[in-house]
Amino acid sequence: MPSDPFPSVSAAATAGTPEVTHVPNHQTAALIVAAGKGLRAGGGLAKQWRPLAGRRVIDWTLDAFRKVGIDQIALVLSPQDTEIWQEFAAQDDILLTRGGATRSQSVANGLELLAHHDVDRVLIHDAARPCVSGRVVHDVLSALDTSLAAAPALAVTDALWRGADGYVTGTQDRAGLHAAQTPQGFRLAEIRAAHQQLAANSMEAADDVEVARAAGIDVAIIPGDPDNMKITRPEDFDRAARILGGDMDVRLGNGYDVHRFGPGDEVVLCGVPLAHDRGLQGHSDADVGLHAITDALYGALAEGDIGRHFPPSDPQWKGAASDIFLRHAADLTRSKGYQISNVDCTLVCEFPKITPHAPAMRTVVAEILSIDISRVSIKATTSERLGFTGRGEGIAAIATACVVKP
Ligand SMILES: Nc1ccn([C@@H]2O[C@H](COP(=O)(O)OP(=O)(O)OP(=O)(O)O)[C@@H](O)[C@H]2O)c(=O)n1
Ligand SMILES: C[C@](O)(CO)[C@H](O)COP(=O)(O)O
Repeated sequence: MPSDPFPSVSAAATAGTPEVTHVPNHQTAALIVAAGKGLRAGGGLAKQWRPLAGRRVIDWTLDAFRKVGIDQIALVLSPQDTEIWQEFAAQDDILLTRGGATRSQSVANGLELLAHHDVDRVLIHDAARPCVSGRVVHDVLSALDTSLAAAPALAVTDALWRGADGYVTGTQDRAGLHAAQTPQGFRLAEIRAAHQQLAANSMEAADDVEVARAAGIDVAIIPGDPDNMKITRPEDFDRAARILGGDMDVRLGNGYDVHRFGPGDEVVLCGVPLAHDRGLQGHSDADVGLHAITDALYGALAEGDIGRHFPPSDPQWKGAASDIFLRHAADLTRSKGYQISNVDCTLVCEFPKITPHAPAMRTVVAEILSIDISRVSIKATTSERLGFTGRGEGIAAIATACVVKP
């Protein structure tokens, strides 16, 4: 952590594989405000850091902009979020700055940051809108070619009432009313000046369109998307998860492996060496647990099994540490666009006793897979002295893996 806990961080822009490629003539930044407390959403942790459909809200939001090939992302964080700051400071395509007490102040800080970079257009977006589509981002960007400012909105279709104390006290004509969404797109110099004017007048605004209009900037309305909801209340998480989960590809795989006992004084199980009166025989280190988990991942990807990727006939794998195999399966999983959601492995043996070593095994497997330890389960059972495991002739392992492509 630098001495100033919240300096602005700059790095080269990179982008993931675009789904909808925008080829801009202008340098465009996405300014994502994530410095709010999310009080209405409850739950302790601010909503942008909470899990949603297998990832955090913020991860969905950032990816939505990366996928359309935005040149630069500026992220505005609360001064309290020091660990989060460190995480994002390590990401090459993200600039960071601290937020203010209100959304407008957070946006203003982000605009000041961008003013020191080669950016002339900005899309200002709520971190709390993780379901924004490539279509909406693209349409706002395109509208900026012909308008000074543009923002998505939905025409109000429900009847509108005024109410007090639980009773309707009046009605409101809905003609011409719109529900505002983000991203709201502007020329950087103009929206920056507009925010400076707002601050100079000690004013507040609900959104940046209001700021722009106060400065005399005309804003074009772009068709919004009902799915581009802002997570505001606790129940909004379920709706957002349903929206994001719609295209989610969830896959399960299983793996099973057996190695027989032979001479030796140690076995390696799930990456942890355990003293034992015999060893396990195999071409590699015979880590039956890692082999089962590896096969479960290959199975989830329909990529055959460990023998296909690491043939036993190949002398280079003789005595190999089995983390090589599992790392390969994990890399293959990610290269195909999947995230490892969780793995569960059961070792079947009478001896050695596994339970005391299960925490160490979980730690090793979590490290190899680069996932949180809470997503790794290692457990054991005997086979009641029945069969080859019961007679102490060998150890079996069975594993399940779940991978998810958002
Ligand atoms: N001081 C603030 C307040 C809000 N925001 C961001 O502005 C977006 C929209 O604001 P809102 O939904 O009102 O978020 P919160 O202020 O966090 O919510 P609440 O009012 O329930 O506390 C969110 O992404 C939020 O993180 C911000 O960056 N800085
Ligand atoms: C900017 C905004 O998302 C537009 O709808 C909204 O105004 C911000 O949220 P808040 O609930 O008004 O703070």
